[in-house]
Amino acid sequence: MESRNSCWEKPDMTAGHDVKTGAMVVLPDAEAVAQHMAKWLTAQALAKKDGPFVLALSGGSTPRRLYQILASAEYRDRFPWANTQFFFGDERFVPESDAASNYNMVETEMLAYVKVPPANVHPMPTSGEPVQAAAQYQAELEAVYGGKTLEPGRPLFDVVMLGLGDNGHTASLFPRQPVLEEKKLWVSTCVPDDAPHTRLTLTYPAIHSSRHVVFMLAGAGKHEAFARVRAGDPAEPASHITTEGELIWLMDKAAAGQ
Ligand SMILES: O=C(O)[C@H](O)[C@@H](O)[C@H](O)[C@H](O)COP(=O)(O)O
Repeated sequence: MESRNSCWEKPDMTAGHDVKTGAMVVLPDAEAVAQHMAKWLTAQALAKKDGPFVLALSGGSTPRRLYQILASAEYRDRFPWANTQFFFGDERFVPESDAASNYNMVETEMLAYVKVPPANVHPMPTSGEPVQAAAQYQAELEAVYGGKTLEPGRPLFDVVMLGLGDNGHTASLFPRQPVLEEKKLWVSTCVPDDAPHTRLTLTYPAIHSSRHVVFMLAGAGKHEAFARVRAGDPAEPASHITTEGELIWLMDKAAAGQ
């Protein structure tokens, strides 16, 4: 499978804006994927000079190693923690102390070890009514964005990190759920019929408002879902992810089927 590396080394927003045309960066294994992402993300964050670097973190198991690397001695003092606003792409509606909480994972693997101002960390709220929690999170995003309407050419996020589930879900955009039709809200609820927990998730329009969307995949178990999404199978929620910037598939050889 072809891999185009030039736009990865020098992101210039000229790669594809969707899952079919986005750049593919294929590395030997999961460790190389995590190391590459740490390096690239740090470079992107350091390059952001005209405002905060706004990042949407992904959950699941794949990015765990990335978070460990960013908290390691190599990056701890180099990453611009104070100029980065950390949002989450999705969350399970469970207490922050729950092992299923994405915030819990990011906190215990990374945030607990670095000098990040608490005000820069935006866990999705997970108490009360999910619909209200989603609205509250949207208001937090609006405050950082400086507006309530997403403007083309002025992206909400610098980087949105995404993973991919076996059933083609990404963030918490699960198959068959009404959130897939959401055109207006930036944050919504999702109650999957094939996975546990009510979720909060960024919607397609919020993810679209980004400079970069990066899917990180590792392991042969990802290959089938990846192949369906890369082919644009409309039944896969991830197939409908777009960005006004650059979409990148960062994956190991096994996930790429090589
Ligand atoms: O919180 C989550 O679980 C993410 O929202 C989900 O979209 C995840 O990225 C994929 O399910 C892949 O998960 P793995 O990395 O664990 O395979």
